[in-house]
Formats: sequence, C-alpha cells, structure tokens
Amino acid sequence: MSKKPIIIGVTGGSASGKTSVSRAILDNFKNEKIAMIEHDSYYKDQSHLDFSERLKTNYDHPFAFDTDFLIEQLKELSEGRAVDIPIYDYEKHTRSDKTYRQDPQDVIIVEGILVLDDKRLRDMMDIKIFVDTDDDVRILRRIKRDMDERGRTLDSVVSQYLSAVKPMYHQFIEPTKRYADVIIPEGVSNTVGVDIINTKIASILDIDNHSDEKENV
Ligand SMILES: Nc1ncnc2c1ncn2[C@@H]1O[C@H](COP(=O)(O)OP(=O)(O)O)[C@@H](O)[C@H]1O
Ligand SMILES: O=c1ccn([C@@H]2O[C@H](COP(=O)(O)O)[C@@H](O)[C@H]2O)c(=O)[nH]1
Repeated sequence: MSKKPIIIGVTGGSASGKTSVSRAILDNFKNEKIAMIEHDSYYKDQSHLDFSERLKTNYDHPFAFDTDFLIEQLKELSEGRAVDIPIYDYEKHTRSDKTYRQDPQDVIIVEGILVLDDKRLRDMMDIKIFVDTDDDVRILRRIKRDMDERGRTLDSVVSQYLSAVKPMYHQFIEPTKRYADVIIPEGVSNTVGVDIINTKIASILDIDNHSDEKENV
C-alpha cells in the first residue's frame, strides 16, 4: 500500500505570492516526489454560459469552486492513484477541454485563495500556510499580471477588484488566517519564513534540508 502524502496548503489573497512561495518549496525539494495542485484548476465549468454571463460570476466566492472534486482527486492521489486535473482558461472564464495527468506524490502543495476555507480540505493538510501581503501591493501586482497574462483591461481589473476581489478577501480569505500554522509576511522575499517551512517539510520527510548550501553553490 502507498504511503499517504504530506499535504501542504498555501493560501493568501490574490497576487499575495502563493504561487511564488509554492514554487520556492518545489524548487527546494526538486529531488523528491513533490507537486503543486491549484484550487483554480477546480473553478466550476461554465461552458454552458455565454461569455457575458461568465463575466458576472463572483470568482472570489467559495461557490465558484468545485471543491468536492478537488477533495475527491486528493483522496485518489492519497490512495496511490493518478488523476486527470482540469486545465482552467482565465481568458475564457471557464474550464478548457484539456486535463493534465497527475501521478501520486510524497508531497502535495494545494495552492489557492480559499484552500483553508473548507474544513474537509483543512483536515487533510499537514501544514497550513498563509501568505500575507498588503492590499495595495496585491492590487498593483494583479493589474500587471491580469493585463499581461489574463487578457484584461485596466478598467476591468479595477472594477472586479472593487466589486468582488476586495470584499471577498475580507469576508472569506483573510479570516482563514486563523487556521494557518505559519503566516509569511511578504511571501517569497521572506527567505527566513520559507526556510523554516522547508526545514519542517524536510523533517517530516526525514531528510536533511540543504537549502542554504544549494544557494551558495
Ligand atoms: N515577494 C515578491 N516580490 C516581488 N514580486 C512578487 C513577490 N511575490 C510574487 N511576486 C510577483 O507578483 C505576481 C503574483 O505572484 P504569485 O506568486 O503568482 O501570486 P498568487 O499566486 O498569490 O496570485 C507575480 O508577477 C510574481 O512574480
Ligand atoms: O475566471 C476567472 C477565475 C478566476 N479569476 C480570479 O483569479 C483570482 C485567483 O487567482 P490568483 O492567482 O490567486 O490571483 C481570483 O481572485 C479571481 O478573481 C478571474 O478573474 N476569472
């Protein structure tokens, strides 16, 4: 029988640096069996809706996600079976018709704005991390990212931020900080915070963490 993987939840507001922190962990353990799964991959399929209807969805509310499916796939992985994870299309605001194959791993990072909101998900996690970055920094980063990578205009980013992203952050995301084992101010630039997390993961995996030495090579 396969060994249950270590599951690490990484949350925080939009553009707080969740993906960057997760990548730093992946990079530190690149010789181990480790993968990141994004909650965003489990945004509900909206292909039955017109594009104009999809624009009205509140993507920062827990209802926007098919979290049951994420939990089901995490259980499959935990029991040693590969899964096909949906690939989300942010420009079209719906699932694409493609998936990618994820094999079982020893460490699984589950990243997303609401991964600590669902108790069932939290209970599956061995380490829970909240990346804490000021709202003004996050909106500036989001404007740049959404215009460069997600096909948005400045007006659409500002309007979505004021109508959904900001209020949902304060209603649903920020309150999950209380469930975090570790809060990392400033995300990946907080090298001490990231190193503490890597050391903890290494100790659970029962391996030495040589991240300092790797940096100096
Ligand atoms: N500590 C940091 N300093 C400067 N830029 C950062 C930092 N962390 C993330 N970024 C940048 O901010 C943007 C959003 O970061 P990302 O990690 O994708 O956030 P999230 O996954 O929370 O949405 C990216 O362009 C990333 O390169
Ligand atoms: O169709 C969609 C789906 C999501 N969003 C926005 O994405 C962010 C979450 O992604 P981060 O990488 O954590 O920023 C969320 O705030 C949604 O508003 C979207 O705009 N459209």
